[in-house]
Amino acid sequence: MIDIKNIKKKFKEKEVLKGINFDVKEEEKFVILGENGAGKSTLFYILTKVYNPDEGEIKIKKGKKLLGFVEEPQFMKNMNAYENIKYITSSIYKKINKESMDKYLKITGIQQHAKKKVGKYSTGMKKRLAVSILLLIDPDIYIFDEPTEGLDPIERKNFIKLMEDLKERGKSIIISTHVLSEAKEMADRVGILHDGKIKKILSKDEFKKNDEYIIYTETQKYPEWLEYKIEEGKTIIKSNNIIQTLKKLTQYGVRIKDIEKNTSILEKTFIKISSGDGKND
Ligand SMILES: Nc1ncnc2c1ncn2[C@@H]1O[C@H](COP(=O)(O)OP(=O)(O)OP(=O)(O)O)[C@@H](O)[C@H]1O
Repeated sequence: MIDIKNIKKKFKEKEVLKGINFDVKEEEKFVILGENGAGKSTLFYILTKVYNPDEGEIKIKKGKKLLGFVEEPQFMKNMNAYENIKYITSSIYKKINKESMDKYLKITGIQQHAKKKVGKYSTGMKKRLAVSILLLIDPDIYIFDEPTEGLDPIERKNFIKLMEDLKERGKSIIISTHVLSEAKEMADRVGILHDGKIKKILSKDEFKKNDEYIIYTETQKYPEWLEYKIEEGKTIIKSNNIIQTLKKLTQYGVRIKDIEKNTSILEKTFIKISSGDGKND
């Protein structure tokens, strides 16, 4: 659906993006994970055509549309949500009825505040209004810059569900975050952005299947079916369903004293890359 090739961007002498490469398919959620200042917003400003890149190109499948807001759109503080939607979409829609606006305001849970002036909205509410507008316009490629920032846990959960729904409708979704657990929860693939490059791309298969746990047991005698290794005296097991595995181990006679989640592959890779220890592409 979208192919990003060798994007470079400098601000004066500062090279912020040094050659970004990745593609996003239909029905795919691609998360850009990077620490603060890694260049996520710069990349998104380029994707949404606010900035031009110095080099590189963005190829979008013919006839497909990309849309997203980096930070929030410029809402009018003295207007309510309906008036803002009409104002922001005026170049696309000549007329827009209240029912269609309500439909999307409802999905993001902001409808009950729709008559309030947007100047009185919290960050989370403004984010949800921005998402309502995106849903209303319904592009093929959605861009979400740090979308869960300022959302409470329920709003966050709803947002993650919404991403899944968009994916099921065949959309391509590009999301940025600096929160590792969210990348893991939302992504089909994660691209780790560091030092102006996507240093590594990991797929869900790679980072979800490899859930590892450290188990503390009375003896280190285990059944043959258990996938395990012993590192520094600790037994590390792999499991996709830890409750089931623990139950089976107990039935086998292993006495488990404690259990702890091992650092995930995604976490290990992110820490390694962010600490400057990652390989260059
Ligand atoms: N318009 C600009 N002029 C000069 N430097 C800029 C400009 N925009 C961004 N930068 C610099 O580029 C670097 C990357 O910034 P960017 O906002 O893209 O990072 P980010 O990954 O989105 O960070 P955060 O998660 O903190 O928003 C920073 O060092 C920033 O100071």
